Amino acid sequence: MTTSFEWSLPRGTVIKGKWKQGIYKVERLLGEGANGKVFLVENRQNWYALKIGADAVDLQSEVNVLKSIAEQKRTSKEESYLIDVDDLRMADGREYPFYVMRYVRGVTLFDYLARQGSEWFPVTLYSLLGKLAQLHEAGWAFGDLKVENVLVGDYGRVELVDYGGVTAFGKGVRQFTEIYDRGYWNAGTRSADAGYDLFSFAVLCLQLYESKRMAQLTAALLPQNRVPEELLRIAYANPVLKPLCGWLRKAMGGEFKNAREAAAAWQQWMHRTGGRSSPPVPRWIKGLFVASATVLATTIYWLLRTGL
Ligand SMILES: Nc1ncnc2c1ncn2[C@@H]1O[C@H](COP(=O)(O)OP(=O)(O)OP(=O)(O)O)[C@@H](O)[C@H]1O
Repeated sequence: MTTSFEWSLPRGTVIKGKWKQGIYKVERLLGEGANGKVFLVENRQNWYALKIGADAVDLQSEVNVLKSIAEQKRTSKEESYLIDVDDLRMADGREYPFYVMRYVRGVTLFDYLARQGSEWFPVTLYSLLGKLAQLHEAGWAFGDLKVENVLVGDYGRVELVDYGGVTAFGKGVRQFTEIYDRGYWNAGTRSADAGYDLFSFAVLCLQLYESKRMAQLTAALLPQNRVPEELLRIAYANPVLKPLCGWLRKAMGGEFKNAREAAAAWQQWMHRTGGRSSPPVPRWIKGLFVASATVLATTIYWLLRTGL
């Protein structure tokens, strides 16, 4: 991924919005991608994430989506995700659009599972299905669902970041990542619907554990041979993913009516396995994980009780 503007903002830089005069102090760069750079900033002792875009049109379409989601959520008690939208004038006179959003304190899904262990896989991914279901119920598909766009906070709670690919149901998904794309795998259209995100979700499960094999597979296959069966073959050979193959097949085949139905099937699988998806562990190692297992069990209980 490259950005079309190569400067950065050092720690302590003060960003002042041209129109609304909001003042944000830069702490550090959180990340960057094709659409811009995201900084951790401080305003009146609160932390926020501030995204500066190189292209006003791209950033504006993200802002429009976030505004529309905020409208639909107005009645919920959840803190708004979109905080401010403005322009920044640089010392050289050039202007860049930016928006400020809630800071998601978390690590990437990949890092989280590497640190906490595969036993957190079922509950974390269940939480992600809940996030998708909420978005779908508001009429949007996430579009560019991938490992990098999912952050995990305490107790396996997930948050989606990068709303650049969010697309109204029925419209064509424009921003996607090939390997996660239903069209790329000849498994359906690029029309935004629940099934589009559920397909990406299934690929995301594979990417977490088999990213190397996935890369080898995509390099080796001719476009006409890219089919979900090839992905399922990889899942079947992996001890964490093997018990999930039935669910993955349905998700890749578009058999779930919506994300709620997919989450219910996932929940059933969690009940059946007691939330375990990792291969058997020697007894002495098990002892080391008692504390972590207690937290995990509490989280599962709480998630299943409160629903998604
Ligand atoms: N609200 C947030 N809280 C914390 N970190 C964030 C937040 N939003 C974005 N980030 C971090 O910044 C990175 C880049 O942000 P984002 O994905 O929105 O940029 P992008 O230019 O649209 O990227 P891409 O090229 O993947 O589309 C994210 O991967 C994430 O690590």
